[in-house]
Amino acid sequence: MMSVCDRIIVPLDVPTQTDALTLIDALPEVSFWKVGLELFVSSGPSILSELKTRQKRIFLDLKFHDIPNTVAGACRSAAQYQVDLLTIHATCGRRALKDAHTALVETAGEQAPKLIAITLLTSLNSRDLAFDLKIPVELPEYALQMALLAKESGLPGAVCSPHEAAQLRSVCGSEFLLVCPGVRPAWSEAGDQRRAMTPGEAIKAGADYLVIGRPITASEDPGAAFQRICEEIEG
Ligand SMILES: O=c1ccn([C@@H]2O[C@H](COP(=O)(O)O)[C@@H](O)[C@H]2O)c(=O)[nH]1
Repeated sequence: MMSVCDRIIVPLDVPTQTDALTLIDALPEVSFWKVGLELFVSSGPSILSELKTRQKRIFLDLKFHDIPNTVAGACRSAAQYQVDLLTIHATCGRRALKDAHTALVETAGEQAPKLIAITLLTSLNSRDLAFDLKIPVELPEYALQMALLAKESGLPGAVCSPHEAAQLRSVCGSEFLLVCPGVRPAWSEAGDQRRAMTPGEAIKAGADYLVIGRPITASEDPGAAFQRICEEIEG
């Protein structure tokens, strides 16, 4: 059975593969790692083989955002890595989401990674949405509409902030996967996250998985920070 700790995904937001391996080996209790743009751009896919060798689950967070033909091609290429989760921006639009999902499933079949859609980056707040992005919709409604677009396009889940998790869970249903970054224990810094909640609150709101980076990886003792978060969720 999956433990609380298995629901925490830790991002490898480091510049080199050597840094990534140091972190992975310092945190043997972490079962699910996220590889994002910084590490993938610097080191390429070999980190994915290292994680596979260690029998870790992998979230490949490359946040595809392009026209339908291009995101479908990117998904066909990503299928070879046999990761567990892969991301695309919902704002690619319906045709791109459908074509990307179809390409992934046709290439990898049963083993296909779950393609999940970014609804609205957790570093953005209502003000950013209205004044900078010029989107005249309340933020919770916008995030919900992006999640519904993903669902209608055949995607099995979405990335959202914990603030929207309860609403998305109730509207999109219990099978729809919700992955929440923007998670901060009360004792940690928010940094650039703008719609954060604590790990316990995010799980109560309906998140399946929490992405928690700097509170763990920038801590003086990452193992102790990870353990403290697990205990706080259990408590
Ligand atoms: O909306 C999003 C989508 C992805 N992320 C990613 O999650 C982690 C969060 O790291 P922290 O150190 O816990 O802030 C990071 O890799 C982001 O690229 C996100 O934060 N928000």
